[in-house]
Amino acid sequence: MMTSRGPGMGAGIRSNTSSSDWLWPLLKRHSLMMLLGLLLSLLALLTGMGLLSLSGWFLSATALAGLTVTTAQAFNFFTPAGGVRALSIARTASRYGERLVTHEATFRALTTLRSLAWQALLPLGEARLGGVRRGELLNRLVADIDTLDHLYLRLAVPLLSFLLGLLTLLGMLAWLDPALALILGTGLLFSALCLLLLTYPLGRKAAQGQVQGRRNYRVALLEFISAQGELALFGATDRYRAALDELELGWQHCQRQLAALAGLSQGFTILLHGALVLLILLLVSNGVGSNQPPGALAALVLFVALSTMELLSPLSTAFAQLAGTLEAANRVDDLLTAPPGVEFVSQGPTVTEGRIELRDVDFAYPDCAPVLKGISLELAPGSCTALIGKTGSGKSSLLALLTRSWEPVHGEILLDGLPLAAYSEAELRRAITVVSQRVHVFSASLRDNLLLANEAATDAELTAVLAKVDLGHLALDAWLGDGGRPLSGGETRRLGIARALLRDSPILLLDEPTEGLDRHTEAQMLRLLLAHCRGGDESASENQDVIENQAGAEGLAERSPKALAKGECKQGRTLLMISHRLTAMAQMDQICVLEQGQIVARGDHGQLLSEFAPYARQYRR
Ligand SMILES: Nc1ncnc2c1ncn2[C@@H]1O[C@H](COP(=O)(O)OP(=O)(O)OP(=O)(O)O)[C@@H](O)[C@H]1O
Repeated sequence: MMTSRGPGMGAGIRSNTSSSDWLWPLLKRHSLMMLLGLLLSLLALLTGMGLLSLSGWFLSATALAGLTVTTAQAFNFFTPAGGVRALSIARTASRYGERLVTHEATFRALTTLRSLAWQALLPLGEARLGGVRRGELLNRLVADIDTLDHLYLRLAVPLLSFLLGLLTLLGMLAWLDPALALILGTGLLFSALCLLLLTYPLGRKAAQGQVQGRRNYRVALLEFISAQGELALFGATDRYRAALDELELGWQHCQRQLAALAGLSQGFTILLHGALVLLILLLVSNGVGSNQPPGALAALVLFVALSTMELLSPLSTAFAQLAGTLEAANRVDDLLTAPPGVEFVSQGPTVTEGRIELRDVDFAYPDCAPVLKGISLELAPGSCTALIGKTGSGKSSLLALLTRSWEPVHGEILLDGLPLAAYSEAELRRAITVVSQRVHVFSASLRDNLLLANEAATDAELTAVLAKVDLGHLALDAWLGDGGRPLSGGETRRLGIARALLRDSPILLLDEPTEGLDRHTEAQMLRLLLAHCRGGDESASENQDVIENQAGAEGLAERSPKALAKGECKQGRTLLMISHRLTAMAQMDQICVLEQGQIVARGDHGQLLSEFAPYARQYRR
């Protein structure tokens, strides 16, 4: 069965599969363009070397031909001159084409890689990414992926061009003088090996340091920018800025080391190559193949040897960057091959009733003590349940299990009689609406912020919902979030509630939906949400009175059944509400009290008032 990936157990991004999972498909997808780029690069190298060699030979041959009138008249100037012109045009064109195609191939590969990274990242969700800092993610998505342009552009192309160029060149030279070809080939391979042995170990620390330094700096910078207010209030800006400067200096130090190494390896390349050219000069003076004295052929071979610098030169940069590129590849690899903690089936049944059942559920975060122990709970379709308990007792964790953000360690959770795992992610998200503690306001218009919940909603529906949550004073076109109108804490909560009211799902999970609201607004919002679940008239004022009265007065248990018979819920949506406060408890079909991960009391409002003293005490406080 096909599966999609979701958030799961284990904090942070960790990989346990191989990079071939993404690297080969990526190469395959852009293989034609990459191959064309490689061929053009090879052509540019060969035509460049051909141009230098032919020009050298042409000048020498012309000089030699000019020694006597007969040879001067017999010498064919036109063909080599035409060859030089053709090669120079071909060189310019192929170099231009090579730059165009290799960069295009790189950008396309990076685009694919970035979308693969998003595909891998999005389903990981809060749970798996909980241990990863935001700047770190940004770094992986942007900087590390960008560093991978070295992989093809500055590593694969120069290396393959070197090998193929060398083979072609030696094949041609061997036709003139096999011994010379062998010596030149061995010399070039030896030089390349020396470069690798010099630059890779020397540059490894600096290259890795550069990649990590950039990561650390970006992470710290992002934190520094987003914590500006806090830093200013506590007078810690200078201290944090100094730490940031220190990180930057460390990063720059690695960059300087790499630049110095690049200079050193270039110098070393010139030295090795110069020695090789000298050796060839000595050898060709004794003749080239059967041509003794070699005449203009000596110049040809010498210029061939000189032109091989074009093959060697890009290798020094490639090897110096090798360690950094591999480091970035490893980090991208970790992201792309992070093992799925929760598997979602791609197709499954539809949630119709909204019946939820937890059977003996235990849960613990990775490497942490148990958070939930032996939870058994049944939420009948259309029923309203409140989960109350002290902070840290595990209420939000229980909601996270219902949305499959995490999996229970033991026990099972059934939805409409089937395990949660039977449902596709899309169906689960459709069936469950969550109003979480933190409501994210997007940098977008109020309309877009609402359409997130229901993209088919009309402006009239949006305006009506806004009026219900007391945000009617805001225009739908008002720009919210960064660079826009900031919402107060209470307004943000009400925006979250408005989103929930726009959704038509059989289950509603509320995590402290009214935290931070005043009593009157809290009562009003709960009335809306309860009426939404019940499918009744959300503006019924009698119910509002009841809930408002409950917020602080005694005697609610007697009044509430009159206003809102619990059985009414049964026709509507299943509601599970987490709360610290005991507002609207009389409207709940059941109330569960959670303490240190265990349900220590359950019943309706009346039962708990009379049978569970801590509840009664808290209620009357
Ligand atoms: N991602 C996590 N990794 C490790 N421990 C966690 C994680 N999330 C929560 N916890 C821990 O699990 C315990 C229960 O947390 P939870 O958020 O479920 O409690 P809560 O009852 O909802 O608290 P509150 O009312 O303050 O929101 C706490 O001790 C908390 O520190």
